Amino acid sequence: MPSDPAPARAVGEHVEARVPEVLDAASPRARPGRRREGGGGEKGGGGAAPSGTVVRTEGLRRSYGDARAVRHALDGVTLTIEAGELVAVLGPSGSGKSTLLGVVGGLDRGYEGRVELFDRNLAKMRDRELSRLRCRQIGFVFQAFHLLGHLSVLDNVLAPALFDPEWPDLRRRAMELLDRLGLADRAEDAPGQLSGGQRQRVAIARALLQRPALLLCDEPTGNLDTEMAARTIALFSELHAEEGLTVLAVTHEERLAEVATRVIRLRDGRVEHDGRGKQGGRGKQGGQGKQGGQVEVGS
Ligand SMILES: Nc1ncnc2c1ncn2[C@@H]1O[C@H](COP(=O)(O)OP(=O)(O)OP(=O)(O)O)[C@@H](O)[C@H]1O
Repeated sequence: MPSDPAPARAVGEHVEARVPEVLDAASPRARPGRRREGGGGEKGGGGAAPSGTVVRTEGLRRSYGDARAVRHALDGVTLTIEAGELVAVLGPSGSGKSTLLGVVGGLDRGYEGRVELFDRNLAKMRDRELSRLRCRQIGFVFQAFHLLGHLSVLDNVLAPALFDPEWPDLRRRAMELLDRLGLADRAEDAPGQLSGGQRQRVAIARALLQRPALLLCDEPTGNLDTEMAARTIALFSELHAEEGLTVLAVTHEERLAEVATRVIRLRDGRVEHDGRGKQGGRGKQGGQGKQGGQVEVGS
């Protein structure tokens, strides 16, 4: 285990000047025990199982280009994701997977159709409200890690919690997450000293720090070797079981799809398949593709 990590104030001095960047990059700023907005249930391990609808899309379309050459990255996607589902989103390159994450995470508002997050219509939310919802409820793991090079690994994980009064608990959780991701002995290192896969795991720990209601991941195991991919997938699966974490993960990783409760496959911006994963489903499934059964993975 590393030596005692820097106190909050020391991290604050480093991070303060870059707060918007830090918060944009990473941060579900919900506190353990805080009731989720919109029916997501209680946060925190050992609490009541989460319930309610986390994401609902109806006729979701996202288009690029102009009238002469329009391309629909998403073309009429209708689905409902209930709290506690672990959803793997598969599909060939260009099928709309990352676009779906961007819209569902409230990062891309240039869509048509209806999108609800925690039972709230995204189109009706002001930027400030949306940004608050994002910070409190959603953890993002992007393909780019957005780590701050001048902070240690541990401080990167803690950065989104800078103003959170639960700091001591979160520091313990940060170390626990790093440990579970095989990085406890690197907590004091700078991100520049880590491999791509290690940095990816730091970004994952950061996204999970404040127990988001919804974790959105774009290829979360894309840079990991076989053992670390397995360990990361196991962590998602464990947090899903322990904390009722809802996960929507774009992946090409067969094993991630194997621990999923549900697998959605996109093709050409449409839902080609929406069915139970091998671990079974918890909520109702609202895709317009084939339903039920186990799916073949790999595209
Ligand atoms: N900003 C953009 N401008 C124009 N076209 C875009 C933009 N973003 C995405 N697209 C197009 O939308 C389609 C879906 O892209 P998206 O990145 O969602 O696919 P993907 O399934 O995530 O692909 P990959 O597996 O390769 O990451 C692609 O045809 C892509 O070229």
